[in-house]
Amino acid sequence: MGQFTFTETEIEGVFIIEPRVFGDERGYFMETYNKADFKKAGIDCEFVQDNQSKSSKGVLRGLHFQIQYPQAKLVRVTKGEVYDVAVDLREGSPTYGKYVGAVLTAEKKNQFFIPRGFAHGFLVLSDEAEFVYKCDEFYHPEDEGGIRWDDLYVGIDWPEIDVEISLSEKDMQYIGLTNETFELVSR
Ligand SMILES: Cc1cn([C@H]2C[C@H](O)[C@@H](COP(=O)(O)OP(=O)(O)O[C@H]3O[C@H](C)C(=O)[C@H](O)[C@H]3O)O2)c(=O)[nH]c1=O
Repeated sequence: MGQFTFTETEIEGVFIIEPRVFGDERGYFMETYNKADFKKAGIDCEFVQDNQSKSSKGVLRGLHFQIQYPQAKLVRVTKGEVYDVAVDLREGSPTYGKYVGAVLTAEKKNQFFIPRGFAHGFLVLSDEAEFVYKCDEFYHPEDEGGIRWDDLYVGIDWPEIDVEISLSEKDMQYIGLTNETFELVSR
């Protein structure tokens, strides 16, 4: 019996993943990644870097991508709840510019797999959220690009929250998804 349930979203290659949780009187155990199970599901990555970030309610990190060194990401929440978004920027993709969003919670222990060629970001819905993720390419700060969280072309339907959305200086300056972005990404 596999340790995970994989559900491919409406965008090819993007998966929601639910782990098998073994609960007992001590608490619970679950595998959070298993190369063999993921490979069987069509997710065959060599992850090279793990990241973790903590953010308070209303923080929106994104929408980021790397250009020459695109990263596939396996993301989950270990505390709280976020709305996670992947925007398809793959050259020639029939869903170019389309997005898929998922609510990830520590409670549900669900994960989101985002292939290379996507912009990625999330909005924190709980008072605090700890976000952990695996990347299959290293961080290259000089190679970073981004699109505005509220880009009209992508038109992400972010959940309503009762606090102001807060962005980093860097994220505030991103432009919308334009031909320029496309050229940038598809180089
Ligand atoms: C991403 C990254 C950052 N850093 C350093 C660079 C900065 O001094 C500091 C904060 O970086 P940044 O503001 O880019 O962090 P986030 O806004 O969480 O960026 C991430 O946000 C979205 C959700 C992503 O999917 C990407 O992994 C990444 O772009 O950490 C590193 O040293 N290594 C790294 O891999």
